[in-house]
Amino acid sequence: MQVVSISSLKGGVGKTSVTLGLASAALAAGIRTLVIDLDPHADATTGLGVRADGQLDIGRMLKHARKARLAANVLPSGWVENARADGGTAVLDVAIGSAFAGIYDRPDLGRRDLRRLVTLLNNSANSAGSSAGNYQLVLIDCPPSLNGLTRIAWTASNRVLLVAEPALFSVAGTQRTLRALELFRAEFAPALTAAGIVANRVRSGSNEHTYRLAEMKTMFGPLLLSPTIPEQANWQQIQGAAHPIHQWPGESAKNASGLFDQLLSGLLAQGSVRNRVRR
Ligand SMILES: Nc1ncnc2c1ncn2[C@@H]1O[C@H](COP(=O)(O)OP(=O)(O)OP(=O)(O)O)[C@@H](O)[C@H]1O
Repeated sequence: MQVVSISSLKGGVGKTSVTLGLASAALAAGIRTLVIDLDPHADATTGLGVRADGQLDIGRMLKHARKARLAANVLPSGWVENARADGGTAVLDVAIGSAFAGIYDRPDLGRRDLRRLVTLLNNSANSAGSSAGNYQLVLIDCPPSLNGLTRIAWTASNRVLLVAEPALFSVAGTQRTLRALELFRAEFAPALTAAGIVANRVRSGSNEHTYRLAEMKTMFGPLLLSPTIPEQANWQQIQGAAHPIHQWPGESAKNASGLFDQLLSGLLAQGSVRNRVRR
């Protein structure tokens, strides 16, 4: 099972959009996937068309990590209907976000608390007859800070995928996030690696974006992933319909789906040898 946190300490750069794009690519590829919405704003939950019906949200599952059963509380994404109707075998489940993640928002959690998601995933994998143990991929949409929830996500992950815009504050923030990741890894999660940096909202005709992308290449080297994701004029409108990007109409959506297919296969192909994080 690959567990990937999608992170940035800066908000609004496209973490949720990249999570949803990768989830859509995973669904199209028939990869059994769980999306964990750890951002209390719960945008991934909204974008996946999920509504709770008595299930525990992820904040409560973390609170009762030893006893909570992931399988009993994840919801099939509204997207799955379509995949099943197409005869696909893919499954996309969602552990829904929580508006009040309570104490897990704190930056100073102890080691035991940091392992709550590890416990939850392990219990689910070990419980007899549980389908939750069969996920091939877990994508965690993290909050835009280094709070307790992000640290819980990183502790449970093999890899952290960073999202950035080719803009001054975002590039500087990405450098800081990489440093934080390096420190976190040294102290808490020696096996954790950086999966790379996805540049999102790239405007091809913009001199500023061209300059910042070149700067990112110099700064981050191979950690800057290819392809980049372009700015899409109708992105918000289409996201509002809560459909996987692979089912969006139009040429630009088709192109974007192809980009997420490439990003996903690169992510899955990455060996664990990679990634001394560069400062
Ligand atoms: N490639 C893109 N083209 C156009 N709009 C985009 C693109 N990526 C993201 N957006 C839009 O930018 C806004 C922020 O994106 P998103 O919610 O994915 O960012 P985030 O990093 O998860 O935000 P937060 O920090 O609030 O969790 C959304 O309205 C989204 O629709």
